[in-house]
Amino acid sequence: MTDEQVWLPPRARIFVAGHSGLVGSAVTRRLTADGHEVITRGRGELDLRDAARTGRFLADVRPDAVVLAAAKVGGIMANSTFPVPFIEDNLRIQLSVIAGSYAAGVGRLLFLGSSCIYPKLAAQPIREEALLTGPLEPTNEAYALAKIAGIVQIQSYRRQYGASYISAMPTNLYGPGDNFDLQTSHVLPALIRRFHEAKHDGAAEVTLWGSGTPRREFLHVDDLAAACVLLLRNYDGDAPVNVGCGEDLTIRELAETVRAVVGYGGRIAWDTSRPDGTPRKLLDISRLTALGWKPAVALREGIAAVYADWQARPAPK
Ligand SMILES: NC(=O)C1=CN([C@@H]2O[C@H](COP(=O)(O)OP(=O)(O)OC[C@H]3O[C@@H](n4cnc5c(N)ncnc54)[C@H](OP(=O)(O)O)[C@@H]3O)[C@@H](O)[C@H]2O)C=CC1
Ligand SMILES: C[C@H]1O[C@H](OP(=O)(O)OP(=O)(O)OC[C@H]2O[C@@H](n3cnc4c(=O)[nH]c(N)nc43)[C@H](O)[C@@H]2O)[C@@H](O)[C@@H](O)C1=O
Repeated sequence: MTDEQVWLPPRARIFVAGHSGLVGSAVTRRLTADGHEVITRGRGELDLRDAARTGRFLADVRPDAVVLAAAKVGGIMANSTFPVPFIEDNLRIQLSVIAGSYAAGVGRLLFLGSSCIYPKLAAQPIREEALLTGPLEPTNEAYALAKIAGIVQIQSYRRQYGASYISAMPTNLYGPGDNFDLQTSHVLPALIRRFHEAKHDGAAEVTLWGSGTPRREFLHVDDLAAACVLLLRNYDGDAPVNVGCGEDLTIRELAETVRAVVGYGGRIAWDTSRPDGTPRKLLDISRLTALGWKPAVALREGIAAVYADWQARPAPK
């Protein structure tokens, strides 16, 4: 990279919206390790759905950059059973933070979307150009539409005002501090918890959701954080950038891996009355790898580290 391509100054003051979450905490760790000053506000102090208060906060603090990692997030059942906050909270947070950042003179902003923005039957691996080329997966349509609106909002600020605002589209993520609530979590922490509890209880069988045939790609959140910082420094394009590890596996294969890591010897059953969701969403990551990024955490080792981290948590399981 040449100096001209660096879009983030050293020791920048960066507001990480959603710093307590899976992604925000990893981005905070990475930015802090790189010598930046990370500015945070808890939800109790600043509800980012409140545009007026968010705008005042940003105008007062005037960070050099903003990472928008605050969102209403959840797994397949949460998305499909209570979609209202997935569309409304996310639209409101995006409006508050992106418009408030521009009004406050923030020069750099990274918005985090999700791989679920792409059509359900997009050609694999999914290139960024597939956006808005077909119908969405119904189980997370509300969330996906809010994320698509965020991408278009970012592109609009670029086109109308020349703002250096960018978007990244991560695949399914996992890492320390994830949500392990069985009703609202994503699949990977849910499987760790289900197998752990079955092993502890001596249960003969664990029942998982769906058919086990959907394919998913899993990226450790520390690898995502490295990609976010690279994009903040070196990317200033109109198009969103996919962030994945380049490989996927079936949910059944994931379950076998998690079962082995946890050391559970019982059977796995599948509850096909539960939704499978999108059949496959492997991302084409050539736009990101062209910038010099590659993932560092292997899935099995990453799962083992997350399992150890979860067991060490003080909160009751
Ligand atoms: N997890 C995943 O697998 C994936 C995540 N992403 C994207 O990454 C981003 C971060 O996700 P992730 O870290 O997993 O989500 P988490 O649920 O772990 O964290 C969400 C963060 O947003 C904050 N937040 C939510 N609502 C508000 C609000 N109204 N006001 C202030 N803060 C709020 C939460 O605060 P609090 O702690 O107080 O609730 C928390 O800090 C999201 O944009 C998501 O779409 C994309 C692809 C996959
Ligand atoms: C990140 C991404 O996350 C969501 O999409 P998803 O990938 O479908 O989500 P998921 O992790 O919840 O499930 C993945 C697969 O796993 C199966 N599965 C089996 N057993 C359990 C189980 O026990 N829990 C869960 N959650 N899933 C299970 C489940 O049936 C499905 O086939 C979206 O909300 C979307 O908005 C989004 O962005």
